[in-house]
Amino acid sequence: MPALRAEKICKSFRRLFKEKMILFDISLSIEEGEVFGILGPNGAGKTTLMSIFSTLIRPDGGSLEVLGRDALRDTHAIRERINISSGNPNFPWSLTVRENLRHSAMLYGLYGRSLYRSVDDAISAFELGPQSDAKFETLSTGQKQRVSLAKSILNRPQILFLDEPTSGLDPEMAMKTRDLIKKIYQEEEITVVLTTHYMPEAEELCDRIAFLREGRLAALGTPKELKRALQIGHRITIEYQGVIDPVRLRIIPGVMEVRELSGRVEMIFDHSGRTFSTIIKAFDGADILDIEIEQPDLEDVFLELAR
Ligand SMILES: Nc1ncnc2c1ncn2[C@@H]1O[C@H](COP(=O)(O)OP(=O)(O)OP(=O)(O)O)[C@@H](O)[C@H]1O
Repeated sequence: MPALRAEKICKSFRRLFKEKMILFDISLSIEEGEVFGILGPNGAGKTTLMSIFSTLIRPDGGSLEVLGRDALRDTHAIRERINISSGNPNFPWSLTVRENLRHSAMLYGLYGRSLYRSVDDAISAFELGPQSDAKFETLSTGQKQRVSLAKSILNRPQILFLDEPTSGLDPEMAMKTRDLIKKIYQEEEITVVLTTHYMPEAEELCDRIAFLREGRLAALGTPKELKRALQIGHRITIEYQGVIDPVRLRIIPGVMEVRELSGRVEMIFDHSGRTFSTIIKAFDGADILDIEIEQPDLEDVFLELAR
């Protein structure tokens, strides 16, 4: 059974007297234990889709099953078993971190010892000990983000929805947060659905990625599959001394682009075949001084899909 199954999800918002379609027929499944990324340019509909998946807003059309239940009918039962951390955390500002977390834990039906234990665990997991008695309003943006993440694990959810989980965090805390997300899903075997604008984060965390563009599902697959499907090649830079014939490089099957600079050639090529050795052979009349190969990354996929 998939953790989440969406079939032809549509959503529009009314602004003044105009109806604007935001999501068009989104169909996808998210498997149990998977870390699933929703990526796309600003305004593509990521947060709206995440809000629908986490039952915060209702779609206009389509069907949605979360943890085997109908998300439009069994909302309450689903909400007990999921949690969400918003990229824009908003908690009662005059309560302390601990009071806020206790309050949230109570809303999830925790009480007594298990409530205190869950709150303590969440505080230590996100290193909020020094701030635990500080009022929410006095926290930095990154600390507020960590309160939101701490809140999201209080009920030991089966699906964790994370909207921009590391935005506003400094690089060290962002890295710690990613490690913690990994630890949580590895130890608890939960499903994580996240949005991010930071491609190395998506590459590091996500098993599969859905790429949204203008409300439509533009691509879906593992980072590797997306790179292959888009034929985003490796970049190779070869420094050499001597004479080469650039035409020999251009006609090699799998070579997509050749740029000649003095004593240096830059090429984009498909790494799947025997292209690499054929490229090297084309330099047989020269001395190769240096070779640098860069693999394509998700940033390249993003730029290609967002075009
Ligand atoms: N409650 C709302 N009422 C009207 N329009 C809305 C509402 N919520 C979102 N929108 C519009 O829906 C579109 C998609 O917004 P959404 O926040 O889902 O995009 P996003 O991909 O998450 O963007 P970003 O990367 O900037 O966070 C935008 O044009 C936004 O203005």
